[in-house]
Amino acid sequence: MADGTFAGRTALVTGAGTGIGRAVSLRLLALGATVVGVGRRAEPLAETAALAGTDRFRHTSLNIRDREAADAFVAGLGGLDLLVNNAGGQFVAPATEISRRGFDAVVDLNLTAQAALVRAAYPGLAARRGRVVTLSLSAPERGIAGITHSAAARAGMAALTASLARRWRADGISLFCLAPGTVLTDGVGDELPAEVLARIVATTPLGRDTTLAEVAEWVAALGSGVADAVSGTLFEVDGGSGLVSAASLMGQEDR
Ligand SMILES: CCCCCCC/C=C/C(=O)SCCNC(=O)CCNC(=O)[C@H](O)C(C)(C)COP(=O)(O)OP(=O)(O)OC[C@H]1O[C@@H](n2cnc3c(N)ncnc32)[C@H](O)[C@@H]1OP(=O)(O)O
Ligand SMILES: NC(=O)C1=CN([C@@H]2O[C@H](COP(=O)(O)OP(=O)(O)OC[C@H]3O[C@@H](n4cnc5c(N)ncnc54)[C@H](OP(=O)(O)O)[C@@H]3O)[C@@H](O)[C@H]2O)C=CC1
Repeated sequence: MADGTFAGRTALVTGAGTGIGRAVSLRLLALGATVVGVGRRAEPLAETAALAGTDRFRHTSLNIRDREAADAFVAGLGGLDLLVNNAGGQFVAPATEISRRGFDAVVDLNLTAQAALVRAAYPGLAARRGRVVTLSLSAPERGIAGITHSAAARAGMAALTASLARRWRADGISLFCLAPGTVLTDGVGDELPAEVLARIVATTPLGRDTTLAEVAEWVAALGSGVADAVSGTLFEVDGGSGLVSAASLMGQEDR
């Protein structure tokens, strides 16, 4: 991406204090954007701000699952060129061991809250003919044993993205999902033991992880408009891992 691509543009990045959200924020800032970063914890956001070293990074503590607070916050932003729906995640458990509250929490974070953010951002996006990039998982519609709740939620978000892409095209808004392979962030390290992560990476057809820099560049590219001949698509930037059965990656029976 050329320097200054995002000059004069404003992006909202959720989960901007860690991992992918931080890398995306720093890349957009380097390309000239003003970035509004949110997350629940103030400390990681402040660390991103220190790394950014520019007052074009503004940050606020916000739980995207707090619908009223999220709606009010997004409405207060005004015009928006890019929403990066990155805050998300799950826990690994066999389907039969996921409680009702556990299922609801993961669906709320990865579908309901993300969808509500997109809805809240609509007036601001329409004012700027903006774009939405939602972080997803590889091939959620084909199923991911071990994280059935998250696969269901991400498939829902992919369907919402495609549905809105048809309707909101009239407003000049493009929406995409981006599914990285394994990105070696602290977050994924907390979620999966090192040996499981190593096995997942080893069985990826390209035999490697997806780097933070690659994910950040893809988000920037989709957000910049270079992909505006496309809308509503889920891009798998995953070394082919979506082609491999998640059950075999887990090496366990899921019930
Ligand atoms: C499987 C093979 C392929 C793997 C590829 C994976 C690639 C993906 C990588 C990533 O996504 S990296 C991101 C990493 N970060 C995270 O995932 C963290 C996200 N987690 C959260 O944000 C939260 O933990 C949550 C999942 C949204 C839950 O938040 P909440 O505060 O609402 O939870 P609680 O109130 O603590 O619990 C609610 C409910 O959930 C049950 N639960 C929580 N953790 C587990 C667990 N590990 N196992 C089973 N159940 C769990 C908890 O017990 C509560 O239910 P009840 O007990 O009250 O019934
Ligand atoms: N790493 C990987 O291999 C892959 C990751 N992904 C997806 O990419 C995204 C980022 O992952 P990654 O950077 O690795 O993981 P992290 O756990 O580092 O990132 C999650 C971020 O979301 C924020 N967040 C979580 N819940 C909320 C909430 N309710 N409200 C506001 N912010 C919230 C967290 O901040 P805080 O706790 O302060 O709220 C954190 O900054 C996730 O959606 C993940 O599922 C997809 C495929 C692979």
